Amino acid sequence: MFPESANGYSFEECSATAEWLLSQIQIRPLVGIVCGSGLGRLAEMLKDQRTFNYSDIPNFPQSTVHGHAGRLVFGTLKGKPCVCMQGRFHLYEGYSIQKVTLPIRIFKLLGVSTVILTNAAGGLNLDYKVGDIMIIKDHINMPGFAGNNPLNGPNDERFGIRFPSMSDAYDKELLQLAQGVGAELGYGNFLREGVYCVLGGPSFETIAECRMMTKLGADAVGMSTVHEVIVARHCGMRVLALSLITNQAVMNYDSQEKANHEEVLETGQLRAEQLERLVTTMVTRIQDHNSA
Ligand SMILES: O=P(O)(O)O[C@H]1O[C@H](CO)[C@@H](O)[C@H]1O
Ligand SMILES: Nc1nc2[nH]cnc2c(=O)[nH]1
Repeated sequence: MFPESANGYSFEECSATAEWLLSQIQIRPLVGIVCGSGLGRLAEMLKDQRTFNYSDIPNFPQSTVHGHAGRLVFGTLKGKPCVCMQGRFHLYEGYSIQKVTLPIRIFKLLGVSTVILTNAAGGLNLDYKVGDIMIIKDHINMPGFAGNNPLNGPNDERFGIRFPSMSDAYDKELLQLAQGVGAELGYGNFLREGVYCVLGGPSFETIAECRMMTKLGADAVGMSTVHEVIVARHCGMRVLALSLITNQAVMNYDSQEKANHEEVLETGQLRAEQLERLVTTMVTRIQDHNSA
């Protein structure tokens, strides 16, 4: 039904990739960061970098989307050891959902306890403006409704339990920290908190679909992040997720606007610096936890 949906990666395969990486580096990352479309500059903030092209990492998929460089970057942010995915994987690239989320399990096996995910998203909430940063407080998993969940298949208890809760997917302490840091940085008038709805893509949504998602309670829409959140929570890592609102979803039949990837990348560049500052300040303030 879905690409390779029965074929998850075994614990041993994930461990082999993690051990290969650990044998190449001195650093032991505590924070894992995923850069969304056009937000890859975040990785450049890391000091004492050690970078791997995805093509050189055993078992790793390749980035195929413009704005996702395809590099895994290790380094420190104000002394805190981090690993950063400069480019993520999406269902529409043709990867199975298990392959899309493989790096999150690798993060766990590298020793990461907190994951910060970023994405570019379309604004559904009519109060949102292009350039707003939305702290994700909850999600609606549309592919999950259709049975495409990254935890499908046999469950390996070494990662986590068969039926993990998702009512606590987004860590409240991290969310409050992000609000506090945002206020300190003077982001009050463009920092939001809301619900992210994931769709499979790659086509952008119709007007009727946008209206439907608004009625369901979604504030922003995208094609990523949620699968990664589910896998991160399954294996006990804490999650903070941020959406950069790169475009307004088209909600009106009179509108001449059309969603497009170029606009997504351009807005990414405009707000990249603020997003970087928010994430880097957060990282320096995060208290280490071994599990959620
Ligand atoms: O979610 P990220 O990876 O930021 O990318 C977003 O931007 C792309 C569309 O422009 C889609 O891939 C959507 O999910
Ligand atoms: N599905 C979807 N993904 C996006 N990523 C950035 N903008 C959008 C959007 O409008 N819709």
